[in-house]
Amino acid sequence: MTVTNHSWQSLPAAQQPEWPDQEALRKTLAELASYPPLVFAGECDQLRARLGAVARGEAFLLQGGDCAEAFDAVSADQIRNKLKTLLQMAAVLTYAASVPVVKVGRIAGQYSKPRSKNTETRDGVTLPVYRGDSVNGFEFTPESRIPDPERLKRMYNASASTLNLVRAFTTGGYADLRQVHAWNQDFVRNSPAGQRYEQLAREIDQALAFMNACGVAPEEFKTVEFFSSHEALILDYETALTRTDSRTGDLYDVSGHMVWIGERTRQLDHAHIEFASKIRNPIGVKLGPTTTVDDALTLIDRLDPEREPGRLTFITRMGAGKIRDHLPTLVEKVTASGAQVVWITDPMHGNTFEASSGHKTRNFDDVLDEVKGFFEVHRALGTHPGGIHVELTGDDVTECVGGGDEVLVDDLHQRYETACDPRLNRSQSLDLAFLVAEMYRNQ
Ligand SMILES: O=C[C@H](O)[C@H](O)COP(=O)(O)O
Ligand SMILES: C=C(OP(=O)(O)O)C(=O)O
Repeated sequence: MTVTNHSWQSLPAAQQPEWPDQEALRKTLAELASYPPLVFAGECDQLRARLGAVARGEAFLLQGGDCAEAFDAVSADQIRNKLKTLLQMAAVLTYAASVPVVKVGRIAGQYSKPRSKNTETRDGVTLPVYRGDSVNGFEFTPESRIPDPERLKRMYNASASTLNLVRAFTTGGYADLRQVHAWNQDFVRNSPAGQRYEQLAREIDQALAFMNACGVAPEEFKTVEFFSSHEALILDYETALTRTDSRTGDLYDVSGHMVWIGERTRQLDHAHIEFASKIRNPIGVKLGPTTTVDDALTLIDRLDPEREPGRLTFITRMGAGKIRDHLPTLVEKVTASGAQVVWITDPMHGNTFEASSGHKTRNFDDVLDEVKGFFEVHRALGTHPGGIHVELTGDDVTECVGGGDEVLVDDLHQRYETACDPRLNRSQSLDLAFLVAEMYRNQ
């Protein structure tokens, strides 16, 4: 049953598309509101419970995936590679840091992008900026850049087919922990991260063989609990996908298990926070370097009035040069307030720069340094570094510089495929997982 979550509509909403055909939009939203949910409310509750364990310091959150999913990239290979990378990272973290890992993809709904500018200029031609496949086309033509509500239905369908395959992989045997070697087959020979992973996979194998010999073969190894998440940016879409849970009468945004509010739309008295305050999904909020203690405490009052561990995740994205200065006071005051939020670090969004080649990129060393800063701050305060949030792909792209299998500025043009921000490739993602596992162990 669809129920209104419309209170946000009287408030300013940043970053919303200017749909030229309002009647077409109305029809599309009515149609979307009649579609089946993409996730079940009970699964959102399950994720909230898992995040509750993270908030209490008993588990670690791995959240990652594309900056912007694209309709023409919804293929078995692309989805499998991304999932495989996340599963490998989770295996590294679980085994090397001995911590349960909650796995959440930026997947099956991450089609909408907030932008710094409304327009883009190339060779003297200025057009509306690309806002994600849910809104307009990436192609730099006037026609393609017109917002088209039909795209919201394509987003729903692309999310549904992605989630379907993810569910098949995670429950149908592919994600069985006994497949740790198979996830590496196409990768191990020529990559330092792959070789390091293979060594760890052998150790996991031995541990499993030992448990088997002892007569313990837990069912849990056969399937993987994996959740979806995306930025709740286009509020008309998220509202059309908001439903009343028949079990409890509560509202859930059933477009994904977890949704987050971005740095550009987290104004306290604006529409996105109002929307998020009405739904029961676990909610993330990005916190950039300008976040004040008052902002953080008011966000908690608005989004987590019951102080429920797992309801609210603060995703800090300060930048490597700023995290050590800005994060301590926030964590200290929030902790002192008695709230039990999940703290995770997004080491990507504060570390973007334009390379001499003209590509928007990030340096692996900066990414790593922000994660290090995050761990240092939490260690000093005795609080829990709850997880990482990264933009990554399972493909061997060349979008971020650095890493063990080093990508140089001169390599960026080779496979620069992102529709928006630069992602870690598979080798860089695995490098990061090993380094984070080390930091966690030393914590
Ligand atoms: O992914 C995040 C934002 O959408 C992105 O950083 C904005 O990029 P822009 O500054 O090119 O608009
Ligand atoms: C837009 C994003 O990040 P932020 O809101 O932190 O800029 C994002 O994660 O896609």
